[in-house]
Amino acid sequence: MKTDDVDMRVWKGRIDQEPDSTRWHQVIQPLADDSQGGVALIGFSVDVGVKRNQGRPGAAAGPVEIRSALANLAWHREGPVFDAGNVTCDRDALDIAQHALGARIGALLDANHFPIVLGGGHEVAFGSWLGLARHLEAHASPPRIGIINFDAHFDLRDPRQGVSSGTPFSQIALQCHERGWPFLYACLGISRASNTRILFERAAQLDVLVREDHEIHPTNLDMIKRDLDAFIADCDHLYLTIDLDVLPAAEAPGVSAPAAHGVSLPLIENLIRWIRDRGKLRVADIAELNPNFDIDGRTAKAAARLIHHLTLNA
Ligand SMILES: N=CN[C@@H](CCC(=O)O)C(=O)O
Ligand SMILES: [Mn+2]
Ligand SMILES: [Mn+2]
Repeated sequence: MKTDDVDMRVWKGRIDQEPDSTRWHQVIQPLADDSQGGVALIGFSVDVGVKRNQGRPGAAAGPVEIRSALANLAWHREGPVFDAGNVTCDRDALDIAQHALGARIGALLDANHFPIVLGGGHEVAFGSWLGLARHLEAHASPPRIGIINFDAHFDLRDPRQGVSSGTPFSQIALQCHERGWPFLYACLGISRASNTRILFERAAQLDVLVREDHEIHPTNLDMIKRDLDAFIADCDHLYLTIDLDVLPAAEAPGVSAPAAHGVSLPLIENLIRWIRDRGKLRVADIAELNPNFDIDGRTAKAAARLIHHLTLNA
């Protein structure tokens, strides 16, 4: 593992000669040790987990494409935003990269930042959670961390078969078990056709809040929010993770496993804004952008737009 120096060259875009016409690339700054608390973007340029999970490699190039798509978006928020660089992976040393990400996120949280991780394969999730755990473990009582995952997949595969992009949430469940912490997991957008029976059984054993792709539509968003409200009430802190393959393939072709059904961007956006406004969100990540399969930057644009919504008011 190594942490690259921050490369600000990607932050470029249109410059309008009018007042109030600022874009992200004109506001973002490289993170410094003395930066005041703000949104901190950190890349996880890793797809070792996707390769191990028999997926299509390419997500290691995700962070630069998300930054590039975000650069030209209009700036509508108050407060600073920082680029905290990238975590990369030396050859196959995924565990080291995940722990390095955890250390970086823990330090960002300690310094009062809101870290948003740009993946990378969904193996990013174990690193994101480790970071929040590291930040909270000093507290006397076991922290109640709620994980909300928008994903077509549970990613609850058995890690004893090998750690990959398909195992982060079972790794977290094991960590919680070892620490005596509750494992509180909501997985929204699940495709029944893309998850085997054992994964549904494991989710049931772990008492996961599951909503399938076809269950999330405009007429029942209020019901989903009521379910989430009960879930969130039981948590002190939230970790939000968005696997872009939750979106329909037409909206997000640039992923390892495109979704035939999926949940549309307006619905995901609506729920993300609502989750953001609950006031418990500590860390977020966006996983699985694979630029090799993107079409006209569609998936990168969707990722950037989700970050844009996530950070309004943050
Ligand atoms: N993070 C990805 N997880 C999925 C991938 C499915 C696929 O490649 O078809 C999983 O393991 O189920
Ligand atoms: Mn997925
Ligand atoms: Mn996933």
